[in-house]
Amino acid sequence: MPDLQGVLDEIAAEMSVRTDRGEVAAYIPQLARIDPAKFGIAVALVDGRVLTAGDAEESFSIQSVSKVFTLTLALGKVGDALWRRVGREPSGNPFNSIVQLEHEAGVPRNPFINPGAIVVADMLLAGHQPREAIGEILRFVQFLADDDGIVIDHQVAASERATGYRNVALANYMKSFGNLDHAPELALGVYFHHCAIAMNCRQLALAGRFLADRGRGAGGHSVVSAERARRISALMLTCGHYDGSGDFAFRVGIPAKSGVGGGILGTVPGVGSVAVWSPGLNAHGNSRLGTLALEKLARAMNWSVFGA
Ligand SMILES: NC(=O)CC[C@H](N)C(=O)O
Repeated sequence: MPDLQGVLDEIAAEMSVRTDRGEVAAYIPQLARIDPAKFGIAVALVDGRVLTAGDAEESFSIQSVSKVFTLTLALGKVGDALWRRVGREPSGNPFNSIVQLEHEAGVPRNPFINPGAIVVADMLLAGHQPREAIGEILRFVQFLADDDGIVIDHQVAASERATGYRNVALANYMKSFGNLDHAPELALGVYFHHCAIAMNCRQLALAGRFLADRGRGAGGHSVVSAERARRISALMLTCGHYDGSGDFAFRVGIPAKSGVGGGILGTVPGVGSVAVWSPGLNAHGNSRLGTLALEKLARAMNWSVFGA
């Protein structure tokens, strides 16, 4: 295989000088303060090696990338019954859109748009206090990455809670259809906190490694079955970038999940996982340079799941 470290170094060097960086998310005030000049990338190979370049050791808000981990945890708890309350189709709409919920009985199209992730958060509550569910999610992510140092940025969570009017609307709307078991504010408390998990690229790549390694996590333990890892990856490919998912598959060709903090977690089945971070976003709320970096990486390494 081509010299992966050399490819990562070259990509990081190019990305650090580009000026077309996109816009940092401003609707969550704490995220608006992040330096758009940052760029980090990390690859966790299934053979155990981790390679990084750029600001790969600097923590950022993983935001919607966390939806991969909450979906995985919820599937472990409720199994395929989850799909009675959340669909598996791309929405073709922005991540915070409400329009389809009215015609589709309050059942969100998929677990990666905000309403889908709020339903998943509601499942993780399972009659407990939000604090317990949040603690369980954090411990699960720490376990996946084999790293106890991962924390929640409570300032980001508070910032989103104070301004998350759309998410409040989505939760209340779904509650009116009977698709939340708990009070909307409880499900939202879980949701805002898991979105506020802070990780660096190295930790994020390690946490996602189970997707590339037939369900085996960074610590070598089996996290999920190989089939479940495949299915979660399929949803990442079709829904992981919202209404930009088709374009991402076209350009990059690997299953991946984005977040408005500028992070993207991708998986190359049988090879490894990759995490990239560049805070500036494109019009769909996906990292602009993060996407470009993954496009270049996948091309240089022949990593598209659609063939070399
Ligand atoms: N796309 C995202 O990362 C959105 C997550 C963010 N916490 C929100 O609910 O708006």
